[in-house]
Amino acid sequence: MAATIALIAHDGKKDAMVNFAKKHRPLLNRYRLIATQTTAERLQLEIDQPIEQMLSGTMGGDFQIAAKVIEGEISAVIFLVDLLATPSEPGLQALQRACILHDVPLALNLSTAEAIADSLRLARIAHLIFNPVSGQGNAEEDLKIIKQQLEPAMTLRVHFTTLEIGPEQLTQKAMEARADLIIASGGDGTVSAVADALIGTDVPLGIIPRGTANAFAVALGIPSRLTPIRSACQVILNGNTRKVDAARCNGLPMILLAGIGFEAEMVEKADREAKNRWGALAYIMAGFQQFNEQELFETEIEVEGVVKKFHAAAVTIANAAPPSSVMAQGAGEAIAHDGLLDVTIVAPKTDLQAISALANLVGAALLKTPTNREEIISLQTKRVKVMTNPPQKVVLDGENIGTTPVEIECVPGGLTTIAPPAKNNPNRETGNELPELGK
Ligand SMILES: Nc1ncnc2c1ncn2[C@@H]1O[C@H](COP(=O)(O)OP(=O)(O)OP(=O)(O)O)[C@@H](O)[C@H]1O
Repeated sequence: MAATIALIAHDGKKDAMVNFAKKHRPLLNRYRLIATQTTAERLQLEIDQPIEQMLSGTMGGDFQIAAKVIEGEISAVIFLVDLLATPSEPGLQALQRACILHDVPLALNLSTAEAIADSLRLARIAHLIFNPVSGQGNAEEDLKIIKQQLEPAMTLRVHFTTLEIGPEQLTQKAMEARADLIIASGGDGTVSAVADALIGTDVPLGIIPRGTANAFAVALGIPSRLTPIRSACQVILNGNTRKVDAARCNGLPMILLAGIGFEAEMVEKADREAKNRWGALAYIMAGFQQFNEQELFETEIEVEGVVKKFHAAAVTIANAAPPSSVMAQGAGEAIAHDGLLDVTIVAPKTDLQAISALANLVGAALLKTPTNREEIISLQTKRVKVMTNPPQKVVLDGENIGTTPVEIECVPGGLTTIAPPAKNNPNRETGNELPELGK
């Protein structure tokens, strides 16, 4: 159960309590709130968060809260007292006694309520896993902005990734230190490695994108353009949490997608030097180059126990994907919280068909609509196996991991992210059947 804060206000102080709660909404959001009846009713109209109602003060609600303090259920009590209207009150005395005996913070006026809010805010410990070499920006300057934005709202512990100590190990250590929040700052490689240690836990993952493509941040709607660092910090400060799916590919974490064939070759061609020079354009240039070189390969796909064979130029299995991941857009934009993987197979019969199939995928990506060509197959499934002949390179969340075969399984709701609320895409198609294809 989340830690609990109790809120009580005499009638003359109810407006002050409402203003206090509105001002500290993101902070209070992280706690379970209980309040005496009329205070709860007033607050409920103003803040969008469940508030458990006790009895009204006159009916003994403050005694109920005192009992919860004694039972160790309460982290802090804020009781805005109107001494002029209510000079002495047994309920207040009971609460004071309970809080003194059990060492629970008790605020009786606004100044001490603010002091409690400050200390609760700083009691939240966020671990920032920071890749100092991601992207093309100025890491020192980025870190300065992150600290300026986040440190007033939480205690921030910064860990730098190195070639020897990666994000997974740093995140593991942060989890052992009971982190309240983990923030990954770097490219998709860094975010994916941090997510690895968080899959299946309830510890929220904040993301400050500083890579070249920042595909996961884009897929979650975290702003990555104009003032990306400040905007991403604002998303973290707003604190909206959202469960999304994760996946495992041959035992490795997958938050975005696995690309076989075309995509893997393209990512390999967009090397560090090209990305430093051209930024995201490096992927587009590499894509055009690979387009001329891509050969069809024999592919065997197993979905729900059914195996189908065909020749493909690309197979992409996506958990989440931004519109720029064109090879993953067979059914329109992948949904990160549907409990399913989106499989897109490009199986052209001729080079000409391959060109128009790719153009169609680009269109689908831009318009967020499904494709409508028979050589592009899309389906949704929880689990998929892909074998190819000859073995094809596999790129997983932007990193080359070797060659086929791959076995991928979705972990529904496996990751708690801090991200803006999800938007639904009405133009999506769904289906889980592998159609017949020419061999
Ligand atoms: N201190 C460091 N020095 C050198 N390399 C590092 C360091 N820390 C992490 N790395 C390397 O950074 C890579 C991950 O980079 P990440 O994906 O975060 O950024 P990026 O490559 O700039 O992003 P993108 O993939 O979008 O281009 C890993 O290969 C990792 O080994």
